[in-house]
Amino acid sequence: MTPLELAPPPTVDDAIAACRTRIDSIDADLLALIVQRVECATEIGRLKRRGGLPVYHPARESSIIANLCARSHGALRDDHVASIWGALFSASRALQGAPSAAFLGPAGTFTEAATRQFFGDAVRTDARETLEGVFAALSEGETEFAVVPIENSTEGTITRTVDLLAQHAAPITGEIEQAIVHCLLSASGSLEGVDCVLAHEQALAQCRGWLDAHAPRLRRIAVSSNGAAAREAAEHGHCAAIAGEPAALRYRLRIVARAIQDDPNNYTRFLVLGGPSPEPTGNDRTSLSFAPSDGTDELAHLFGVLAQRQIDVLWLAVRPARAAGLPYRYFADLHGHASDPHVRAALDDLAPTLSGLRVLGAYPRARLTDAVCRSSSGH
Ligand SMILES: C=C(O[C@@H]1C=C(C(=O)O)C=C[C@H]1O)C(=O)O
Repeated sequence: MTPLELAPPPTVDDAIAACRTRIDSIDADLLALIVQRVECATEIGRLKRRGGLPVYHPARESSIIANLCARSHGALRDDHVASIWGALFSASRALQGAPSAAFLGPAGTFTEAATRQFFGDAVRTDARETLEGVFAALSEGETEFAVVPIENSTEGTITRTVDLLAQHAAPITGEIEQAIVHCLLSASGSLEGVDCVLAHEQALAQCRGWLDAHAPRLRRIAVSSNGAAAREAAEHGHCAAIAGEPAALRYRLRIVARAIQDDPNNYTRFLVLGGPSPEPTGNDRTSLSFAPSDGTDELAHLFGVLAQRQIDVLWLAVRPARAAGLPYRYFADLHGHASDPHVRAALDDLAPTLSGLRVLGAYPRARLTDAVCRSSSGH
């Protein structure tokens, strides 16, 4: 082509293609900005939940739209600004509405099932490998809520959780009760070639009688969670695992035996930690901890006050206080909400005499899941 020959004018198709390339690049920039916006809104959602504030703030949305309409100087119609930002608000509200909850993972544990039961499937779950990790996630603000097991109907109190409750200032804001049906799982669906069974120590204890009777030759190995047991059994064919059906599905294991827990009415109570304090519902639980320096007198006074006000003790645990001069720290759940007048009055009576009294939370009592209600009324 000589210098005098002009390049042919771009075709309509070429011009559209060039504009589309530019739109693709602008969209990529917009997406990056929208992601940043959504991250800010998610942080606002966390703060709102901490402060007990509602997600939806219509006055703030109207003022954003009014500002943007004024800034667009007519380049965009007001109704278009409103509908574009309306879509952004709706996405950011939806993301703020889904709370995050840390639980003892990995996926497939009973704690995950309890978490989903309480928060619904939209919850953003955050699996941690240890109970310490779950508490740390909450105290470091990496999650809004945490769900931890507190007691099992066969094996009793989960003492590690109680000790962590004493160490962390995590407010208790809810409880969940769940039927626990343990299954023996293996990759092949049989125990051929299997020489050990992995499970959380609680599950090994809850299935002790069944294992003694039906699988005495299997070496019992405690691991951090039932989900971890199932995950490892999927990787090592010579290991079986005790876990629930969701873990079998999750790790593609087969069920060797179902409902192997020694007590058919086996259930676990879980605590929800974090978030604003719930209002009284008329059927609540208040959790306390205290460390009597004068054991007998202080305890006698506690039970005297509770008897006088007809307040039932729903749960009691005693742990080494791990503090000089204080042998034990006690944990007690009372029936009633800390702001119910009779519970308030009892706490006022107790505060001056019960050493180290702390209210760990006041929250609605759980209703047992259908599975437990069925089994406790029937088989
Ligand atoms: C992000 C917030 O929450 C909601 C979402 C808004 C947004 O996406 O800008 C604005 C108001 C609220 O309805 C907020 O309150 O600022």
